[in-house]
Amino acid sequence: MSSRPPMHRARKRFGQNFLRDTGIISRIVRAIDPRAGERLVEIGPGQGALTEPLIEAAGGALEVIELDRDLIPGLRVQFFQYPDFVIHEGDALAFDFAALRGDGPALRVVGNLPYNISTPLIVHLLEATGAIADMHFMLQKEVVERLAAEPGSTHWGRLSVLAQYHCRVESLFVVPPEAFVPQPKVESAIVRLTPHATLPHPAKDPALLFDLVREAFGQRRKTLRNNLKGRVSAEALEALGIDPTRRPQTLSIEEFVRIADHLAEEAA
Ligand SMILES: C[S@@+](CC[C@H](N)C(=O)[O-])C[C@H]1O[C@@H](n2cnc3c(N)ncnc32)[C@H](O)[C@@H]1O
Repeated sequence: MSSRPPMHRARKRFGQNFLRDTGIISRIVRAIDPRAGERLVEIGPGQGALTEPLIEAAGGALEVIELDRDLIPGLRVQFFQYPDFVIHEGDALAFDFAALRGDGPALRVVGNLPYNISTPLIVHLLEATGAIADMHFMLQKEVVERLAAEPGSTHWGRLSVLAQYHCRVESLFVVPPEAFVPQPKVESAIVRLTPHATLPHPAKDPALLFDLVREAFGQRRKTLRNNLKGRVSAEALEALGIDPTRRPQTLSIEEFVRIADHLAEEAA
């Protein structure tokens, strides 16, 4: 058994809502299903609520990334008996996941993420999907809905396109505020993101695609023709088989890629 960490006052600026519900913790660990020999990385271990069952299931090997330096001594004490427990003290937003993988097996990344930085952190991780086998995160339920949305739904937007371009996204289950101390104001949910082995709709120029998607969703109430004015003409959209009077949230990833590939060909 590990020792208890010292008392710590939760810090809002680090998005600290610590998991306390042991039933929810077990459910998350079962969903992740860690195995010995895997390369498991936890973002934001905090006071070790997930760390402890994860490290046991993973056969003692776990790497964690924690920004709050006041939590580091507690983690060192709590997990001192595991020689393969590694603490990276720093900001996950600036962390080089591809370098961490190196030549080893792809990383399994998990975490009850700080909600104040969850979207930029996911975008950062999506840029490193080549190094990642899968990701399991606790997020605000609303962010999970955006990640897992389908075209045509109210939640379908830039984050959905970005995530689903790179990954299969599964919304697993909802977690109520009572599972945490302090309690967040909103419901949370667990999501699994599994990078595609082969991209279903590879774009000729992915940077151009994501620029185009950002512009297309500039104003959700406006039509594609209006949002993409100056970028692609209504005639070109029609020639690509896409009605320029459609709203951006009705377009599938394949349709966004069709427009982006047309622009890439024009620019070549
Ligand atoms: C929501 S708490 C989760 C803590 C713990 N895993 C749990 O479930 O109880 C988020 C954790 O991420 C840490 N954190 C916040 N910003 C971070 C960042 N940019 N990089 C790494 N860790 C961060 C916080 O200090 C905190 O430990």
